[in-house]
Amino acid sequence: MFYGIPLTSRLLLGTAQYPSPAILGEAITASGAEVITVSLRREGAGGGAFRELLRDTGRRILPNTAGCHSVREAVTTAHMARELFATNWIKLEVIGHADTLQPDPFALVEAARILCSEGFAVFPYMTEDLILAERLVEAGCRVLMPWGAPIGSGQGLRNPEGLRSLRAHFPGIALVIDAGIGAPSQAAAAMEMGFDAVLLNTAVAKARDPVGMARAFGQAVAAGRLAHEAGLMLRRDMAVASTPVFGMAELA
Ligand SMILES: CC(=O)[C@@H](O)[C@H](O)COP(=O)(O)O
Repeated sequence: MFYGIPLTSRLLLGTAQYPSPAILGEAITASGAEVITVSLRREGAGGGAFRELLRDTGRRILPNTAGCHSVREAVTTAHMARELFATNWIKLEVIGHADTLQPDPFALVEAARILCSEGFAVFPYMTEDLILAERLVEAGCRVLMPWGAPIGSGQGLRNPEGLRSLRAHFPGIALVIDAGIGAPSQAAAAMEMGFDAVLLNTAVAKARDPVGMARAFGQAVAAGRLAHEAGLMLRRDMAVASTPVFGMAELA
């Protein structure tokens, strides 16, 4: 549930870098994703035809401010997104570092404050820092999107302990792992840890078979969630025999 909207699928899919619009459409269908994200800059390049294609998928669109490096740029882009896609949802990215595409936490909080006060439902792309998370919640965010690893890196969950801690500290906030996921097993691991959803793009768009990979991610996210709900066993340092020994036949 994001900002009061219930969803069945816990996979959110990016729409950039696919080999063709047709493959993008098929991948969205195969993934089962109900929310797709689009960059306004990408949209600007693709124009109205791309926007039509996204609308035709019937999915809920989460516009994003990818490529923005300042509060002003991000806020202006969010305003454009609200008009173009007729939604108050915005995935807020304010990039602070060119090499790692790490978000700028200070600008992120400032932009989030402005957009929340204007009635946007803000999905901030952030690092897993606890204090940053607190500030974003104070600003009005009810969904947080901590990174798994730098965008496009495919490194998976680089700081699992930090992410676990974030999950434990914000039980009432929807937490979505966003970026850096390279394999379905990594998405499943995030879901097993209790995250509410996963957002990814590159691992599907750049797969040899994006449609097959989209299906694999959809199933992995669902399996990870099922496992979380079913309750994973505790890890132990020592072996514990899983076969009972009572009533065994005497062989001597
Ligand atoms: C599509 C989008 O919003 C990206 O900014 C997002 O963070 C995905 O990252 P990956 O491409 O690493 O999955």
